[in-house]
Amino acid sequence: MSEVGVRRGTTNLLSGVNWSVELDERWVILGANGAGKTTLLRLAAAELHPSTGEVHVLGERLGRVDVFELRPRIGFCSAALLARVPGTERVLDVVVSAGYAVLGRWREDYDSLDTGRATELCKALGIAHLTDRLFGTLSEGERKRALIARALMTDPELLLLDEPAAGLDLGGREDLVSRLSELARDPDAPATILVTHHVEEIPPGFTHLLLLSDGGVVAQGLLDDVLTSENLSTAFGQDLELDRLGDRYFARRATSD
Ligand SMILES: Nc1ncnc2c1ncn2[C@@H]1O[C@H](COP(=O)(O)OP(=O)(O)OP(=O)(O)O)[C@@H](O)[C@H]1O
Repeated sequence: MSEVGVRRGTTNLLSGVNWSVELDERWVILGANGAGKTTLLRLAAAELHPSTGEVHVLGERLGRVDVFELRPRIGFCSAALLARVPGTERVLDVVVSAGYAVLGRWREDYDSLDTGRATELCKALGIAHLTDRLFGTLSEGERKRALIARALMTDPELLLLDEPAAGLDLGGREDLVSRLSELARDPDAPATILVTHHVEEIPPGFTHLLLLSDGGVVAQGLLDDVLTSENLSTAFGQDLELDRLGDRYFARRATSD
């Protein structure tokens, strides 16, 4: 992204964003509510065009590429997609149908190669025992993992995850964090961008961080360099303290004593 801005009416959702992601990088985007995280991710998903500046995704410039050819190369997992999956569909069908870019049309005869790949992905995400269940009967955490398996089904070059741990309980969050950590450390995994609200949800193995505030970049670069109390305090507009325990992070409001 080069000098990217997104404007709606008189509001700047994003402005002056310069950012690039390499194929072997795993990025976390952090920022307060309304900072512009989802807007940034939708640009990367080729769902939105910038009002100003240039966005290149997988070597193609938005505005000059047929987005319908570009989107199958991108795995996108968001609450909006979750809401669109019919609860009456079998979990394996939800995953396997990604290869056909359909939702709610499961009557195709999937070939056994596709079914095999979907089964492998469900295994990797810890939902192999749920493949015959109806999507609507899964817990929130299981649904999230099924959607990540679906996003990986087409072997995308770019994986975008918008707040995958939102709404999960502690066990569900920890399980998801460790699955995403395994994915991050897999050299064959696609370039990955994860939006989250909480530093506790950063999976070990993620390499870079972009901090957003009010539609602008506060700081970006290697996770270890950028994730500091000072940068977090600037991004969230309050005095925050950051701790690191092993390869996990924790943040809280700074106390005076
Ligand atoms: N069509 C629109 N017109 C005006 N403002 C908009 C429009 N769409 C989004 N916004 C505003 O742009 C800002 C950024 O939205 P965005 O969803 O990208 O934030 P976010 O960082 O993902 O927030 P959250 O953490 O709450 O999900 C918000 O203040 C939102 O209200």
